[in-house]
Amino acid sequence: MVMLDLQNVNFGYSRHRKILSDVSFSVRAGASVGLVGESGSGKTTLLRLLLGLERPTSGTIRFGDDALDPADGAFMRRYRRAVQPVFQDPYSSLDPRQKVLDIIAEPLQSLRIAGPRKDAVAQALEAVGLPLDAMQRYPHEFSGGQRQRIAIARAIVARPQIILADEAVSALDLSTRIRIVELFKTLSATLTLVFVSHDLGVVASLCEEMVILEKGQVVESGKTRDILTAPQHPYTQRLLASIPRMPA
Ligand SMILES: Nc1ncnc2c1ncn2[C@@H]1O[C@H](COP(=O)(O)OP(=O)(O)OP(=O)(O)O)[C@@H](O)[C@H]1O
Repeated sequence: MVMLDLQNVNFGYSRHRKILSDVSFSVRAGASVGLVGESGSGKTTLLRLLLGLERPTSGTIRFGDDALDPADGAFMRRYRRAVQPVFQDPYSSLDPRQKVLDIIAEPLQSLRIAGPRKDAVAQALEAVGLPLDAMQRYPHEFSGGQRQRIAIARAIVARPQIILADEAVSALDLSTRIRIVELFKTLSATLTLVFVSHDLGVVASLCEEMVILEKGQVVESGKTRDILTAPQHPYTQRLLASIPRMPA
């Protein structure tokens, strides 16, 4: 079953400059898909479109059978429940004045999901490998990696179908990055994951499929294994050559 489907999506922040050109790809339910490209290739912009924060200038984005329409309140409520983001910076993405309990429970509140919120937060904390007493503490008491676990707990607390992660491990040091990639890998067993990164190595170790973006255009997409063993496009070949050592 196709969960997200993009057909000939075009977008520019202004009429004079196109940022995304004819972007088409789909994400199957349960898949883990990496969106890879260098800085400025349009990855974050594409994710903003997928979150409904921007609208394509032309082309369509579908969620299941429905067109993603940011102006359709009923659809967006359903969509926000199904699709949750994780952002790059675990320092700025968590409100320093709120306890971890309130931070993680925020989607339950904004999506008006009934039920015991402490239980849901406890389950989310367990899923990301943090102790239950984290609930009563504040973000500044945690390391960067632990903060990213808190952000991931917030993303999964409402049991979404899809996680959209934007450079979610890029701000972390190498050993923490490896552990958070492992966490995403565990979560991707039960979720659909769209993982945006400039780091082909990280995406190769995490995602079964990839979409390679160059200057707002998809230059190659398909199974990670196929792309790594036989990259077709010169841009992909250059990206691959820039990885110091291929991941296992
Ligand atoms: N709000 C905005 N208004 C105008 N132009 C923007 C805006 N946001 C991004 N851009 C431009 O769109 C292009 C693509 O940016 P985007 O952030 O989507 O790329 P990216 O691949 O995510 O890069 P990075 O990894 O550096 O964030 C860039 O040229 C950028 O300057």
